[in-house]
Amino acid sequence: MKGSLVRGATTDDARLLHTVKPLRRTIFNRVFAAIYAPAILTLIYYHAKTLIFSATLVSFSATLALLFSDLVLAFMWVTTLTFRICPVYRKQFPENVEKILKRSDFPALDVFVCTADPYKEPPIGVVNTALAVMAYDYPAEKISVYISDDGGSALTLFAFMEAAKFATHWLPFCKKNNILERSPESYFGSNHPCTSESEKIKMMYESMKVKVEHVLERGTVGDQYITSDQEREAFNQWSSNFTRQDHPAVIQVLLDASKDKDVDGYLMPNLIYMSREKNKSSPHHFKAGALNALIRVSGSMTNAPIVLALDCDFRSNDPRTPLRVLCYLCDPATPPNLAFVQFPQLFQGINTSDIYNAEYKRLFQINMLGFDGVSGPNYVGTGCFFRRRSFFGCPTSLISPEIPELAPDYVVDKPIQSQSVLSLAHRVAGCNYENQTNWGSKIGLRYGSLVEDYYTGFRLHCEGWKSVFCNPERPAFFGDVPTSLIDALNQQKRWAVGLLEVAFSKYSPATYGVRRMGPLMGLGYAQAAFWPIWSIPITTYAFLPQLALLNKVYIFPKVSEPWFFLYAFLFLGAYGQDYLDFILAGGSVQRWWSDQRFWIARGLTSYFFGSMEFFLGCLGISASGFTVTSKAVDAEQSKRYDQGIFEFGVHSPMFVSLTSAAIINLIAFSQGLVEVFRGNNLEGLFVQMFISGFAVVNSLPVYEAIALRNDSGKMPIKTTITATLLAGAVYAASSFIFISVTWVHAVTILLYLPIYRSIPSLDVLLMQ
Ligand SMILES: O=c1ccn([C@@H]2O[C@H](COP(=O)(O)OP(=O)(O)O[C@H]3O[C@H](CO)[C@@H](O)[C@H](O)[C@H]3O)[C@@H](O)[C@H]2O)c(=O)[nH]1
Ligand SMILES: [Mn+2]
Repeated sequence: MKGSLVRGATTDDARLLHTVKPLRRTIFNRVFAAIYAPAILTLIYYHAKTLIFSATLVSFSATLALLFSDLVLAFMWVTTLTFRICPVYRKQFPENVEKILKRSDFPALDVFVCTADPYKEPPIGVVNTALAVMAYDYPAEKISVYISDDGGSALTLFAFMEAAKFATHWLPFCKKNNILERSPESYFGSNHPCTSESEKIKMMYESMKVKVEHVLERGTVGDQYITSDQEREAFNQWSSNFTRQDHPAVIQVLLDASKDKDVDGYLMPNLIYMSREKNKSSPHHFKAGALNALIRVSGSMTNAPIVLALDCDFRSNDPRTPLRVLCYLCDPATPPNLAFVQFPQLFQGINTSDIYNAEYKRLFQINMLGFDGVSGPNYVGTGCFFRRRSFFGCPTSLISPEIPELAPDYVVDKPIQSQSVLSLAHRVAGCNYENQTNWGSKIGLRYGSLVEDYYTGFRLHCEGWKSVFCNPERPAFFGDVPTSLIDALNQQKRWAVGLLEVAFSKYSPATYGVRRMGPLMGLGYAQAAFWPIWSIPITTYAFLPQLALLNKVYIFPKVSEPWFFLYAFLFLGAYGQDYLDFILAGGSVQRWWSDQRFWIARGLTSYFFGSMEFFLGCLGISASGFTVTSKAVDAEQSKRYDQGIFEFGVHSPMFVSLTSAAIINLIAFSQGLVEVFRGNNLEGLFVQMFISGFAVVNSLPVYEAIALRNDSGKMPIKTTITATLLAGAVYAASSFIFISVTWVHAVTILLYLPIYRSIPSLDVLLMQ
């Protein structure tokens, strides 16, 4: 957006809507990249040379593994350039919006809230998310909130019926008192003024919550809770053969903006519950399918030009957020190819050191600024305001949907509860509606990846759309994080599978992406797509140097060699810059430490198992689905989480690989210490000692979970035993390889000594 750049830089116009400026660290980043790049090339040269002059098979294989790992790291480093070359930050001036646009002219806004399972995503939480957006500081009758319930649960519908009643009190209360936290849970959980009015509302909220939770506990909506024939009729749709995978579409208008009023007599927003039709023989495409159904159902009912996509746990923290979006979408200087305005994913309830790296600062904050300096941030699934038009083909040529009523410029001129509107809504929520249409391929959210957000944003950028990153000082939204290790790893495994689905498709960012968007955007997207291959260098560095150390084989340069300094520079440079990025983005040292630790842990678990799952999927052996992350909290577990204690508790193959790595590193490090005390080859084993020592420090929570804990989150004994056996097997296999190769080598030496001596060897392998 060149126009705004000029305006932002040169005027302090009272009608200014937004500015954009480059980040100061850009110059440093560029200079550092210019120094770091040759160092990487030198390392590759070093490996190549070592490889060619390898005197032994062990040396050859070890060098090959290191070369391959370092090539992967080098590729990933290149992709980070996108985020470092021209990062920008933006500011908006929402207070100026009304100077250029009357409130009555504000565009309508359709909000989508997705939920999929009342037990993993407690309905009261979903209700809080919806209430906060219904209470936006925006003309109420222009807002329509659509709840998509992929769990097909009467319990969720019940919660929203209650929410609709409560909202008629809550909305006027928020507006009169100018409240900032408009989700009741956050408001009553914060330090709020206690007036008789607020106490009254609090009681209402609590009583609603008790009802909703009680119904959830019972698993059914009891008769005593049904207050009208209309409600009874709605619940009657849950007939005896209604299951979550097989049921007709349910669409229920709970509040109608054309006639429902709050207790002060002002109009309410629309509130619509929708559960799309499902049956076992038609694919439903998980969240992407849900969002496409939402685009169509909302299209048939209100068809607002702006669409906000939210996950059920993503609560608004600032009622003026839509005004910030209007700063872009209603600025006459904004080019028509702006598709979406993305807010960062920020979270509440993360523990001090963020043990599971749930904050994802790099993905959700740092990288976004880098993308924003090129074509804009990627879509991250929630907290994103779209222009509805962007779902229908590239900016210059509209792809018309199969029926004119769904076209982005169609004006709905009938009441949302009219027979014709409701029957169209049911039709477009049908599970076979998309057959032989462009939905999922050219229109709406794109199918084919479990990370539908990443994939759709990528495809939109490829089509020539742009986006903007909006990161106001007061966070616009807060989400929930997984609070158990297995949930965090499973979430990352799902992402890994989804990312590989894109990386190895014909739309791979590295090829198609680079061609369509140029190298910067293409490579930036490629970084995420190829995340799972991080498990190659991480696994290699977690096992190879240690196994070699245990077998008294030294595979890195000695401290006295100049090559050692290259290694030191590369390691310290990468870690140092990473640290700097993190701290400059407001991170703490503790969280940075967790961030790097969890990156390693993911490499050994989620990325590794995700890759396996993906490749088995390609062979048709397994199929991956969208396992929803639990947002429900277990009191004891959440107490441990708050104290920063890792939650194992259940047996999982992912814990086995993690624990095996921890064990091997501990043993290798101890063995190294013994060597050091004996005074053997200090210089030669330094790098390997350093790597295993570093891993040992990172693995402290694992040792603690194995040996020092007694709570239900400790390492299950089955996992410890399996991991120990695995570590033993790996060690035995490595010794066998190292020794047999040494034998072969020894024999070779004897036979070919004269020839052998004439080959110059740079390596220290087996030469002690
Ligand atoms: O079949 C499904 C599965 C999930 N969801 C919804 O999708 C959202 C995200 O699910 P969650 O389990 O919270 O996944 P996360 O990994 O935490 O979500 C991140 O990653 C997802 C892609 O994997 C994106 O869709 C999300 O927006 C992004 O926050 C939730 O609101 C779910 O209700 C559905 O509507 N239908
Ligand atoms: Mn989530």
